[in-house]
Amino acid sequence: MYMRYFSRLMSAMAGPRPVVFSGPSGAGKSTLLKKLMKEFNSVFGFSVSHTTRNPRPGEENGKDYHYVTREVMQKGIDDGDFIESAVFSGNMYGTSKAAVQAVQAQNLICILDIDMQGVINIKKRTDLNPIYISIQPPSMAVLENRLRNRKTETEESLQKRLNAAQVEMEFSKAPGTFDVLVINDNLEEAYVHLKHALLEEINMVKNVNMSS
Ligand SMILES: Nc1ncnc2c1ncn2[C@@H]1O[C@H](COP(=O)(O)OP(=O)(O)OP(=O)(O)O)[C@@H](O)[C@H]1O
Ligand SMILES: Nc1nc2c(ncn2[C@@H]2O[C@H](COP(=O)(O)O)[C@@H](O)[C@H]2O)c(=O)[nH]1
Repeated sequence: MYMRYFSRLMSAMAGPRPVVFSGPSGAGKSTLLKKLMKEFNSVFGFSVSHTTRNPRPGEENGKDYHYVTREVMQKGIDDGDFIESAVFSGNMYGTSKAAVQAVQAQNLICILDIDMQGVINIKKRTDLNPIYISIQPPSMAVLENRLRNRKTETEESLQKRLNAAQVEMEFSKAPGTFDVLVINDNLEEAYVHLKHALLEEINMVKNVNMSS
């Protein structure tokens, strides 16, 4: 009893554990994390990544991504400003130290939306100690449909994303890679599964923030 209380107190003092969302492009990571952030807006904060890809209609600089040139991104990487970075489907993506710190400074659970290379690099090279969540589609056929219906890709970039998805889906099967695996078939069911998996962390942040 005392040990449990003590370990909870220690983790509350260290700040909440970040949460990594990964999984194939089109699996529904953004859809699910946006739902979570809407319901628990005083609990979660999004780590805004940098990317060299062009903004999609409706996306906002500084909110969805920091949209930068390859030169700016490469300089940031060379200067050690990023905790991880990767090339995905021909574009550069990366999580800056500042993006994570901005969320952690508010004592919120920091959400990272990153690809498989990011997961590997965070595990190898950081002491971030996040909860790793894999969002998976029910099948490749459903994934392809969702990506096509999203209408954000050219045929070429769609094929690149589908190829990467095969690898990401295999990667997620390796035992111990992810703490939670969510199959996003029915959106509401997937959301309930996700929320349930994070309930303890959510309540911990709520309690700490209420008492401060
Ligand atoms: N359970 C679901 N049922 C039907 N459509 C869904 C479901 N979840 C997400 N979608 C739709 O599928 C598309 C892809 O979802 P989303 O953009 O959230 O994927 P993602 O994993 O964030 O992709 P990316 O990695 O490319 O950013 C979107 O158009 C979204 O509205
Ligand atoms: N390793 C990283 N991957 C990232 C980061 N930000 C986003 N991503 C991943 O890229 C793909 C494509 O994203 P999209 O917005 O162009 O559809 C997707 O799998 C994201 O999870 C990052 O900072 N690092």
